[in-house]
Amino acid sequence: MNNLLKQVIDENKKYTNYGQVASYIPELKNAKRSDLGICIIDNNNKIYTAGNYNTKFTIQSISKPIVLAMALMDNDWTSVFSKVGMEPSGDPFNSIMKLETNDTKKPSNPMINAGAIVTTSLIKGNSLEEKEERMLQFFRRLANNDSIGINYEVYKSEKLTGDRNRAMAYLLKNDGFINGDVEEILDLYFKQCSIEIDCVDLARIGINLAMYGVDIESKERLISEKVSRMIKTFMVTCGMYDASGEFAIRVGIPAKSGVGGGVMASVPEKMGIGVYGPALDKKGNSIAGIKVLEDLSEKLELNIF
Ligand SMILES: NC(=O)CC[C@H](N)C(=O)O
Repeated sequence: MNNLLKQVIDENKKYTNYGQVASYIPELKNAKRSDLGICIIDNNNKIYTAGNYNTKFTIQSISKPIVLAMALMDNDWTSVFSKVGMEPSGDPFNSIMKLETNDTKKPSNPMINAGAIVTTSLIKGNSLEEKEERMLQFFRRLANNDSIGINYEVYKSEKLTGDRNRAMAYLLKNDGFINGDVEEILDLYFKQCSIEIDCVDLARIGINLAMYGVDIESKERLISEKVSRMIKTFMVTCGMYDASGEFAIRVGIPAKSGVGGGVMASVPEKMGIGVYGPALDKKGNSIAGIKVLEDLSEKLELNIF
């Protein structure tokens, strides 16, 4: 398997020349566009790696399904879905448009920024610090890595430049979808996006979702079966934003991307996959990362459909 992964990385390295490293969050520009790495953790807890699998990067939107899981564990589902929908938007991840044009004005789903800001606002805790700590702990347990923390340079960079998210959040408050201090909610959102991980962490989260929320090593239940199914379904329908349909057809695996260049994929009952390649297409998805997943899906027959 390690040889196969090396081969897939080598064959797809050429695609790191295409697209752009994200720059709208200035700090993300520092990523090395030629990096390409992968980690797979299978259902026997065997770990396979190739390329730049231990390069650290920020999780960005891959945090969204995980924070959704927390929001669903912290609140009753009816109240969560009264504030955020279950439908793909077909719009870019940072689109604000449907917050005006949707009948209900409700964000379409929790995988786009507007919906994710809602789920972040639903995390329980008596103070911002407590919410941040709970969130970090949840990520650490899911990835089985206590050293996971926040990249404060990226966090500051995003907080300083995140006015589109700020605009969205104020609109969401105006329309009753979030309550409380908007700047505090955004602070937590920017922090969750700035959590630093590598491909191994993503693969571990992916296998734990693939095993319906039971940790592959400790056998401890971290997420309920129902929530883990729901998370993977959102990943299929909305995980790659307005490229989710094409990804489902070409790759056929529940997956979530982030503008840091990561993609987390979860093949039910089989494996978790973490991929990193920071050069992105126009929709904000890793070009080489998607190619790697497409190849692997074919070679290992991972398509779930
Ligand atoms: N697609 C993404 O990864 C977007 C996350 C990023 N932190 C943002 O809010 O814009």
